Amino acid sequence: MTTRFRGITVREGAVLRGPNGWGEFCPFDDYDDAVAATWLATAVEQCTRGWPAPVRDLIPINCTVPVVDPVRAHEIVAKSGCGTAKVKVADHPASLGEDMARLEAVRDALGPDGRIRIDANAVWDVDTAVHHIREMARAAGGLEYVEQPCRTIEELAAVRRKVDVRIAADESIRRADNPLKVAVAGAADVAVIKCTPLGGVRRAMQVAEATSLPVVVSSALETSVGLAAQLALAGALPELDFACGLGTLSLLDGDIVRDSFAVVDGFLPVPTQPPTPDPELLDRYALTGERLTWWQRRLDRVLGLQGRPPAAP
Ligand SMILES: O=C(O)CCC(=O)C1=CC=C[C@@H](O)[C@@H]1C(=O)O
Ligand SMILES: [Mg+2]
Repeated sequence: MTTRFRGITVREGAVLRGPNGWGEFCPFDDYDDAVAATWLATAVEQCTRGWPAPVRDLIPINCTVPVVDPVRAHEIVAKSGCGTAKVKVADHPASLGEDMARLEAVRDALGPDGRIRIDANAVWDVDTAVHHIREMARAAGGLEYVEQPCRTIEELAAVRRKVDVRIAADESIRRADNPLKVAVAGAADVAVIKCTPLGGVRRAMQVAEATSLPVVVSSALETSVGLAAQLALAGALPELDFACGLGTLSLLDGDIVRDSFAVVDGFLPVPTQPPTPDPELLDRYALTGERLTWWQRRLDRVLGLQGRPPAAP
């Protein structure tokens, strides 16, 4: 990683080759094997079947601003070319002042017409959320939405009744058994959908439809190989009203394909085929020793859960 994000500084994963090309299996270390099984399904869909046909060629992208100082935040937004910025906030309990300074810098870089959304990753209680959202909306000069301010659907619904900023559900969807519950509870205005943890493009499209909410497709910090599936999802959804959180290759200090997806004027293209990793880059980033064994064992356990034989070494 170029910057610590989601508490990690190194991103690991495996790529699998099938009759339709390559797929990426990259569950975070803290996810158990049962959760990792849906991540594998995404990779298997990509490398065996491919994706549904797209209805658009270009996807509007938000730039992603990690927990960085205001000067760096300004730089990230200014050089991104994006009209929408997603800003990470609430990194620690006393972060309000830092978050507001970051948001002021982002507004300055974006100009008055840009859209700013924030992501609190489920850390606030209802009262803190209401207070912090109001303060941050002031510092940002308006917020497009707040992603997952609290953990539970009930808390999201309570916050939503008290603030006049839209609420987006992320963790509530990607970790929920029943994504429909989010809409039913009146807990959110926007659904953040990530096909990588949800089991593939087709399954993510079903989840998107079930929520009956406008959708933002967002990344799980994949390389270009895994990001291709997310772009295919954004390309295939019948409606796409918001910029998507797929500009995250800039958070990685390398890629495993030569022609990385590059954000141009705030847009990424929709691929029709999975990209092919470059052998030299695969070599450069290859895991060895303990980490290689860890991934081989994890892949074999998850394959076992699905009744499949172990992967070839
Ligand atoms: O949406 C974006 O702009 C970037 C993606 C992003 O924020 C995330 C990617 C991967 C893990 C998550 O913690 C995080 C998120 O919460 O949305
Ligand atoms: Mg999120």
